[in-house]
Amino acid sequence: MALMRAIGLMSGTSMDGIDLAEVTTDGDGTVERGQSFAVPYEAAFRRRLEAALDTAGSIEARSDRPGDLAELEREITIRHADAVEAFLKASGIPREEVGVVGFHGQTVLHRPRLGLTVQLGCGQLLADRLGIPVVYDMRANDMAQGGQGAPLVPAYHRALASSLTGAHAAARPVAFVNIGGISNISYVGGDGTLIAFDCGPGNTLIDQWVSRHAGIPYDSGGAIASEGRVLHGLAMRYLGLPFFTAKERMSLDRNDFVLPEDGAAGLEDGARTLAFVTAAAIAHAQQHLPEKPKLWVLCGGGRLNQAIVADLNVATRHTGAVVLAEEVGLNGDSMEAEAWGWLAVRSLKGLPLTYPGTTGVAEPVTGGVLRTPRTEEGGPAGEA
Ligand SMILES: Nc1ncnc2c1ncn2[C@@H]1O[C@H](COP(=O)(O)OP(=O)(O)OP(=O)(O)O)[C@@H](O)[C@H]1O
Ligand SMILES: CC(=O)N[C@H]1[C@@H]2OC[C@@H](O2)[C@@H](O)[C@@H]1O[C@H](C)C(=O)O
Repeated sequence: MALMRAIGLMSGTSMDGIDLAEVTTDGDGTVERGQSFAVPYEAAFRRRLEAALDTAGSIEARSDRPGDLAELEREITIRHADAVEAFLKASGIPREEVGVVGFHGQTVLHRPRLGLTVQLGCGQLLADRLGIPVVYDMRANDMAQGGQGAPLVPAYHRALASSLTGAHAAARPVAFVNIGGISNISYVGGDGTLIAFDCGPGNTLIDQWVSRHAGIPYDSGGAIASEGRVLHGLAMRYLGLPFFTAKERMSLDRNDFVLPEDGAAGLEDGARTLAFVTAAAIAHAQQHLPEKPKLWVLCGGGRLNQAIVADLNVATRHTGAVVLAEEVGLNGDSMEAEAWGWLAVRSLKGLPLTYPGTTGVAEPVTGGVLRTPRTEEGGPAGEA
């Protein structure tokens, strides 16, 4: 297939905003990364999304929209449409050159044991408003086929592995670690073996901790953590959880890890300890890999928390090098959004999005739902 220009949209578990990225690709080994953009959510909207996690707890069927979730889904979609409009304007990318938009939506519930995953976002409304085809709901088919429904970015990580630059670029195995709200790891072996799974809390506990105790959304640079010390008893309360001791890997929901109670630590020690837990959870992932990675490529906002990076350096110092995505020629902020554009093109081609080594499906599985803009006959554009 000829190359297609796609825009990927990611609003992840950190709930900090919408990441957008342009990628021109065949949905396979050819990936030309383009411009990227971000639209942050204001604090009040972030709080609405956090409240939606509680409301979503009562969902039993994936089409259920209890409480205000239907209204919120519409608002999330419109915000994504506005974000794409702003990106098109800022980047100069002509709308008619965009073949597809890959739309993640906002995860409000993820219960792999029940085969239930819910991302708020209406593909048809987005397609109608943009006048561009949209591929969305990319996790559903994987789950219907017995997979964990996450992570989905690993296949993109493998596609990127051969494009790494810099001193360590040829090192294999290489692990890509996305430190978002939740952390996930993709292991690419020298022979292309792909193994991936969620490895623990990323920034979600740190964000909630500093929000609760200092009224700020995140620990910028890990500055608060740098003033604290690791409370090993508290850390072990997390690292001893069944998620870490179980043989089987499960994909995670943001609510799977609960914030320490108020008296458990002071602000700084709490931030330091939770950063340690994040790094230890990533290092622990090695126990589920055939070989220790020689190179660790960090992506996602948590790569900017120096306490996490320092702890991961200590944990891997005898076996591998830890670098930020930028040090090997990649963009650690836009990688997931790029992946959603790449996956959308893959979906159009009918190629697998997930594999036995990534979500535990028995066979490689395709996914995604295509919605094309409705014409005059099909219904008025802009209406849900
Ligand atoms: N300068 C910084 N210093 C420390 N942490 C940061 C910084 N910038 C962002 N972060 C952290 O990164 C988070 C956002 O990361 P990212 O956008 O990769 O997550 P996400 O995509 O929402 O989550 P997920 O990958 O789990 O879906 C913020 O909530 C914050 O905790
Ligand atoms: C259900 C869901 O939204 N999972 C997210 C979450 O955030 C990180 C981790 O948990 C990963 O499994 C996944 O996102 C990335 C983008 C993925 O699917 O690869």
